[in-house]
Amino acid sequence: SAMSKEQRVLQYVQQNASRGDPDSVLAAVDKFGWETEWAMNLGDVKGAILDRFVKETAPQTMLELGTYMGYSAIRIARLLPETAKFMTVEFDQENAAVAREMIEFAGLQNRIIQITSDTADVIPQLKTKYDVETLDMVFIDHWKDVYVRDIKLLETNKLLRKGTVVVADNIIKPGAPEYAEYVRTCGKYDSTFHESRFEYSNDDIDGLEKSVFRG
Ligand SMILES: Nc1ncnc2c1ncn2CCCCCNC(=O)c1cc(-c2ccc(F)cc2)cc(O)c1O
Ligand SMILES: [Mg+2]
Repeated sequence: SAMSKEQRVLQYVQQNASRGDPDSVLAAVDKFGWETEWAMNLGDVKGAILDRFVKETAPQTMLELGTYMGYSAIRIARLLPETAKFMTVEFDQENAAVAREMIEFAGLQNRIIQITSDTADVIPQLKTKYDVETLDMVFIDHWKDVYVRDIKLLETNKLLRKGTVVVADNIIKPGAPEYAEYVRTCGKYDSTFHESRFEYSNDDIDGLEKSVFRG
């Protein structure tokens, strides 16, 4: 059967990037996104902002909600030390399979724990099944209408501690208004909005929300 868009991106990476070189994988995905087919990766422009947050935070324990094809997982993992524990969660089986191959091509399979499941099922298991005490950093990039559900799950499961950094994509496009409202007004976070550009677009505005848990 015909290849999915995500499989076409993976094939382009396998034919144009260097195995074991994460930066060449990111560059190939971005070139494909700019020049051939748009895809909902974080992309290079917002990616540079996330890079800065990851470098500043230097997390030993990191969680990503929404792997998609693995672009931001590779982006994050390439900046983490071997000792870091980084889990990424995706419930779409086809995309998770593409992500697994993309992550292996980048040579980062030993630095990323890839979980194919619904975040609602995984978050309550992180302490018991994944031996997590608390999270140093979280990147939220799955369905926009479940961002609030999941940050509340992180709170009630005692996975956040004073200073945990929570970054969320797509605050403007497609938008996560309930999430932005929650983190900015609930009193539990110091939250800042970082305006940027929508992935693979010169015109559309988007941005990341960075919310530091007050503990
Ligand atoms: N509860 C769960 N647990 C695990 N995985 C889960 C889940 N729930 C879902 N998923 C699987 C993630 C699905 C990808 C989520 N991302 C998005 O939906 C997304 C969409 C756009 C977009 C914007 C304008 C448009 F016109 C069209 C698309 C841009 C982005 O940057 C995006 O991140
Ligand atoms: Mg996104």
